Amino acid sequence: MSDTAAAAASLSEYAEAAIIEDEALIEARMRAEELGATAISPATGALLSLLARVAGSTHVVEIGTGVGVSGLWLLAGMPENGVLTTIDPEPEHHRAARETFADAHIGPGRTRLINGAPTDVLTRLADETYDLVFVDGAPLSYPLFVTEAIRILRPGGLVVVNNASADGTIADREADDPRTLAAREAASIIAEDDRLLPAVIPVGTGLLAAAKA
Ligand SMILES: C[S@@+](CC[C@H](N)C(=O)[O-])C[C@H]1O[C@@H](n2cnc3c(N)ncnc32)[C@H](O)[C@@H]1O
Repeated sequence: MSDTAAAAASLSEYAEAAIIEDEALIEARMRAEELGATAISPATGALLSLLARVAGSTHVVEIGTGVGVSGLWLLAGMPENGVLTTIDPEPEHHRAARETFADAHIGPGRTRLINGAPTDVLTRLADETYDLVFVDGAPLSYPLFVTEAIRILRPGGLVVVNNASADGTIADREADDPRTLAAREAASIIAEDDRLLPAVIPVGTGLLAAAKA
């Protein structure tokens, strides 16, 4: 490993270790492991909370609930009257997410869990309404998710894409598997939209965030 790569690895280790999660998050991570719903890393969660707070996010959409780890982090950055709409096709994941939100004493009015295919559900959400859209669902659908996220974001809102690196393969010029191609296409959709101000943030497996003008 080069000195630069070693420094980046140790910085990333530090960023993750610096975040202390509470009981509800620790329990949720155990549920995520049992169900195989890979959750965002602690440092990714802390950054999501920060972005939700900075964007004044009252109305948030999440694509890919999992068992609710990212949902808890998003809610932590939202005001008390904020509502998280979170979509997942797996009923078992939503059952687990309900437990996660109950454990964390999140009132039922603060979450709207929509069990269904995000590709169908998203098209029913109104244009220019949401403050923040977090994309963490099926990687092959990222281009469609990002297109819909941009449509439903209000001006000034944020789209945040998790695992934007496709588990690190995006930087490999030789990689042309469907997941990498989908991640590249999603990144291009964001890069080519003049209304968006994007940045890649090297936390977890990479976040791609963009603010809409
Ligand atoms: C990586 S996990 C989400 C983890 C969650 N965001 C967290 O950090 O706690 C991906 C989720 O996407 C869901 N999923 C599967 N197929 C999907 C699809 N076609 N569209 C959207 N989500 C899908 C899975 O059921 C799973 O719960």
